[in-house]
Amino acid sequence: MVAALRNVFNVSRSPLLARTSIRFSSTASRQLTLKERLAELIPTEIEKVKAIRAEHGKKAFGPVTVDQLYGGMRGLPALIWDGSVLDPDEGIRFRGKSIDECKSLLPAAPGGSEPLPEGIFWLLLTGEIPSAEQVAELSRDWAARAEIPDFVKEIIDRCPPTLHPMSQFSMAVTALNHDSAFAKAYQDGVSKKDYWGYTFEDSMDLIAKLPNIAGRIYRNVFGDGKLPAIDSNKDYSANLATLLGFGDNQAFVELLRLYITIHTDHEGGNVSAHTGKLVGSALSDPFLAFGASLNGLAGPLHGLANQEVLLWLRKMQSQIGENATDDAVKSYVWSTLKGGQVVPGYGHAVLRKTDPRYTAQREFALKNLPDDPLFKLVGQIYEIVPSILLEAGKAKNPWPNVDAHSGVLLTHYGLDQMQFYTVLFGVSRAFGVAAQLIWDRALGAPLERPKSYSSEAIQKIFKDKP
Ligand SMILES: CC(=O)SCCNC(=O)CCNC(=O)[C@H](O)C(C)(C)COP(=O)(O)OP(=O)(O)OC[C@H]1O[C@@H](n2cnc3c(N)ncnc32)[C@H](O)[C@@H]1OP(=O)(O)O
Ligand SMILES: O=C([O-])CC(=O)C(=O)O
Repeated sequence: MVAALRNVFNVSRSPLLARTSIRFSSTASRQLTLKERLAELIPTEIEKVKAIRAEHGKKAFGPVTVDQLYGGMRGLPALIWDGSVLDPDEGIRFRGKSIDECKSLLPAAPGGSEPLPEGIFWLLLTGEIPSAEQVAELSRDWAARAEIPDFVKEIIDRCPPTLHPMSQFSMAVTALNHDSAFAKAYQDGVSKKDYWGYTFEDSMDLIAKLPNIAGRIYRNVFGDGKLPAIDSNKDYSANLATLLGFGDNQAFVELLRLYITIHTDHEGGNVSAHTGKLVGSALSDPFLAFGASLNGLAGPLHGLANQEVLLWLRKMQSQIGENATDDAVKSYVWSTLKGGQVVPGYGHAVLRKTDPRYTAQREFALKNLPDDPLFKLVGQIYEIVPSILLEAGKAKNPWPNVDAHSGVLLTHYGLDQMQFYTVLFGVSRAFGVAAQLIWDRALGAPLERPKSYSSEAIQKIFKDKP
């Protein structure tokens, strides 16, 4: 204990820690800040990785097939990602904890029941469940860092409202690189062993500034451009809800807490997470790395699918009416497939069962909006689509993913501008990408540079082999 406190004291005097809002209490019971706890964990983790590599480093992980090179690298073990691991049948576990466990273990807001996203960020980074006090400290720290530079406001304000919110989002996040602590420290010749501290500071700034960026885009594109101020006494989701104009609706605020928590991380191979890690491996700072993540998240087979689900549902309603029969829904689904399109919100590159993030959102809907007509349609589709996808015979997973449900919940509370939905997904995904960027810099992860082959090279390699 004494050693730990001495360690904390030494660490906290480092200039690296100067920008965190550490509050020193006169009592000995003061709890560690996130950065202090990380500083304690990093040396142990470095030793753990050394030991794993010494013991298992030369062991094969299984064969690589040519199909995997052509097939989007499905199932290829290729990345280290500590925040979460995805099981095809069970779904995501954040640092070993299922969504249900996170819901019951992570601190909720006073009077609320959904987990605070501040808590999952702590969990993703440390593998530990934070106390309510540590989570409250993170809320205060993020609120204190939330302001965005004037030139970033101008960039957003100059975007035509016809520019997709995700393009605006990625531009604004990229521009935050102007004030990157990591980029500056690198130019100043900082030592490799200190990279993680600057990456931590940038990551905290990144997450903290996202509500102001998202809120500004939303108000510019869909409202009157006026934005309320961040309240330093409110948690992250309550502030984001206020910036979007829904702060007085407690049910919406609770939804946002759940929404951000469950969208944070989905192991490392998904497009947004892997992109962030890849770009970060060039020592691009967290703003550049996460800007790149957002461009991947903006694709319709990935994060944009939540927008696509709502568009598809609305189009269905306009064609077959609001209380359509099962038969009418079935023929609409078939017409989508026969038109060479995908059914948005269904299927997954890894999952082979219903996404537990879908289930968590369904449980929220059953509790808060059981009679919502669009929620009922989502339930009706759940009964219809999987058997059609199975009959069509292509999709390896006929079950719904997270995007099949999220838009319906947001629509219920009046956030019905579906082009904005992926921005909220992006706010959340920053947590998972940032957590891994910090660890990658702490553990000295190298530049990513896998080997590629041309089709001609593959033909030559296997020419005389059976
Ligand atoms: C947060 C997220 O990113 S969750 C995913 C969000 N995306 C969507 O919901 C879009 C709809 N779903 C899909 O397009 C796919 O299921 C993906 C992109 C998620 C996964 O892709 P894959 O791993 O390639 O899936 P899979 O191996 O099952 O694909 C095999 C075939 O089934 C098709 N298929 C898969 N899912 C669907 C679907 N929902 N509707 C129609 N066809 C589908 C694929 O397009 C592919 O067709 P092809 O052989 O003509 O190229
Ligand atoms: O895991 C994936 O490939 C896609 C996904 O669900 C996510 O990134 O949340």
